[in-house]
Amino acid sequence: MKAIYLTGFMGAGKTTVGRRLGEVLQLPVIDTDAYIEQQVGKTITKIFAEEGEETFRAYERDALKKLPKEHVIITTGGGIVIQEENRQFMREHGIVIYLHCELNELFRRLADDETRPLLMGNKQKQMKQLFEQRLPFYQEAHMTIDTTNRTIDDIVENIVSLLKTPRF
Ligand SMILES: Nc1ncnc2c1ncn2[C@@H]1O[C@H](COP(=O)(O)OP(=O)(O)O)[C@@H](O)[C@H]1O
Ligand SMILES: O=C(O)C1=C[C@@H](OP(=O)(O)O)[C@@H](O)[C@H](O)C1
Ligand SMILES: [Mg+2]
Repeated sequence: MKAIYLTGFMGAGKTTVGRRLGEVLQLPVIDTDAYIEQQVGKTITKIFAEEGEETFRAYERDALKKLPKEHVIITTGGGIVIQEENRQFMREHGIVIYLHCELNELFRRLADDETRPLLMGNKQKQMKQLFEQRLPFYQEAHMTIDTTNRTIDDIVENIVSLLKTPRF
């Protein structure tokens, strides 16, 4: 089975849904952010602060290439889709699932979060801008799941049933 890549904006639930999906499908789950943190030996926040976003994006691109491409769920960071190379790579090597979520719910989910360096400052304005810029990239996925107002279990069940359809 090809890799399953979960994409979507910060707060869409990629990390959380991926973990649960891994339990249900009995597949290993690798989170690109966690992998980078472990390889570099620093938190994402520290990497952004000390090495900058460009270096982080290079780590992210390299991680994507190095990680397994079969029998695995890869939960990505929200910005992985910025690089066309990454979008192409994921589409070629796996099934790309975009976890969509309405902005107002993303605001609520991330209201108290301090771990996402790109959202420091005017959080809602930053989120709206980034969200609109990235939406067309997320929409290049093989399939989209709307997570707005839905529980993790409901989303996971939806993904499992979509994966059973003949197309995949
Ligand atoms: N479907 C959901 N309903 C409510 N809260 C959610 C849902 N999915 C994720 N969350 C919450 O939103 C926050 C961000 O989730 P996370 O899995 O880290 O998202 P991502 O990896 O896409 O940035 C966490 O606090 C998580 O518990
Ligand atoms: O959207 C982004 O550019 C980012 C999303 C984060 O991951 P999550 O989407 O899991 O929050 C993390 O990779 C980093 O803070 C940058
Ligand atoms: Mg995450």
